[in-house]
Amino acid sequence: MHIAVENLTKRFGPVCANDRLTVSFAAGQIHGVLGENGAGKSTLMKLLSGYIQPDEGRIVFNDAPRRLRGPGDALAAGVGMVQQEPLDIPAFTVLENLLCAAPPGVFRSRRAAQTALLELAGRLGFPVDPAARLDQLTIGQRQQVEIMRLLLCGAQVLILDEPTTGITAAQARALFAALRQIAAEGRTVLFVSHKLEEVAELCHTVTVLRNGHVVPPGQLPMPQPQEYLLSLMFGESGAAPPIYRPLPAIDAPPVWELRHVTARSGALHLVDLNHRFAAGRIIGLAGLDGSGQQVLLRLLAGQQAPDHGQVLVNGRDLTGAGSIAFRQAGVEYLPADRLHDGMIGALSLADHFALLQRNGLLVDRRRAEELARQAIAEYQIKATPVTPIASLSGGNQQRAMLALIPSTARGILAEQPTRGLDVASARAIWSRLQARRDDGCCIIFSSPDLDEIMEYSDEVIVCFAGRIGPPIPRALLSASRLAELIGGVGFDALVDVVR
Ligand SMILES: Nc1ncnc2c1ncn2[C@@H]1O[C@H](COP(=O)(O)OP(=O)(O)OP(=O)(O)O)[C@@H](O)[C@H]1O
Repeated sequence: MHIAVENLTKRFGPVCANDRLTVSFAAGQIHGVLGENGAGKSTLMKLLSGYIQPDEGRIVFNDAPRRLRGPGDALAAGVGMVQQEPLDIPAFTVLENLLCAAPPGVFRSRRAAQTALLELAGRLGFPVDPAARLDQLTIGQRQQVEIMRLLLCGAQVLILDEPTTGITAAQARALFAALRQIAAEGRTVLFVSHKLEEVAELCHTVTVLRNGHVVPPGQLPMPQPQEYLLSLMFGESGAAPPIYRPLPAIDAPPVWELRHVTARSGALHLVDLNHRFAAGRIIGLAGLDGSGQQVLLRLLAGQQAPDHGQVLVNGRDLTGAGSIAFRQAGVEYLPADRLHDGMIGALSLADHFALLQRNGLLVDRRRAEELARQAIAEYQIKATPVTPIASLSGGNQQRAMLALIPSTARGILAEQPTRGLDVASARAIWSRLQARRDDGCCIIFSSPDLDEIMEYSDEVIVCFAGRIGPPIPRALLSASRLAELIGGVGFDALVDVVR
């Protein structure tokens, strides 16, 4: 199906998220949609899939203008959007979810649905068990189920918004192979990303959005030079790499100290951890998902008490004292899931500053708004003090979360600090974190992205199967050696060296 928009405009208050967009997407191809955080990509996709309605302009499917009143309308017209958080029922099985979501008449019987599902899964290379409960599947497997559900419900156009966030590299490869197959069968795929490499690998065309406009107007065939696409996404200056700053020498006691700490999380068992985390350092935790880095961060945030041993913060024993005591001692935690665990989506930045006030029951609203205004200017957040956090783009939410960290913080624990952010936003976040480091903070972060670990860490700690390696100065580590270590190659020898 050919899909196009003409002069499509969507405003949110003063923000024009899509400004008279005109672009079309041909059938049988994978179309990349690139743009920095806040460029307007998700807005366009929500308009095309009926989740929101335009203020002006029109949407055209196969040369016929369509008014979409909701996602059901869009799917009936042949357009389905794969949500980052699939809209499924976790307690139901894969097959039950398919049957619940299918419009009446799509499947003659349960058996017909199962046969269609298995046949499609075979074609796309997705291993699926129709009887598995959704809540027992990984995010990547749920995404596969969601794609198949949309296709079986008749989607001729499949929209994916940042689909590789949160899935493994193997699942991303399987996804790409399936998308190629879907396009080869004549369907249209819209692939939204801010990762250039993904678009270069997968897409036949690319449309770049910047500040709600298509730049240059219309689509570009792929491949295109990377530097050219970066300049389209960010303007001429946005893609400049960060300036390297030498480490300050800080003579201070460790921010955290673990003494003979033992802790459990599910099948993972961390035994006899003895580590000191110095002030004025950025320490990257590298490891395959679930290798112990999350448990270590929780221990250091006071969110999990050790089974044995002691956790000291700035020399004080806070073992088992709980996360509020850790915060009072200057420890801040930035969770990967900003909206579930970090901030309250319905509240604004000013509301968050109001919540942080510690003057008893009285809230100084004017002061909170003033602080929010300062933070917006200093952290270049695209929002007003009263914009709900949930409506900010990912990069702006992350900047807001950083802005809320008090200047008195001594240790910052950041879980995947640039998850879902484009290059320019990621660099902005890192320059802020580096400034905190230069002020004497200890920053410990986890990331599945080895390039990020290599680029920003002063020291790297490798986690492997619940074992936490010694800190390795970044300068002594190569990318290939790090990749080996996270797979366990040479890990024992590394641990033995420091014994
Ligand atoms: N519901 C909303 N209310 C208010 N503003 C919104 C809303 N949705 C989007 N915006 C604003 O519209 C602009 C475009 O946002 P959009 O989410 O489309 O960008 P994006 O390119 O998808 O960004 P990201 O890569 O971070 O997802 C941003 O400034 C955003 O803050």
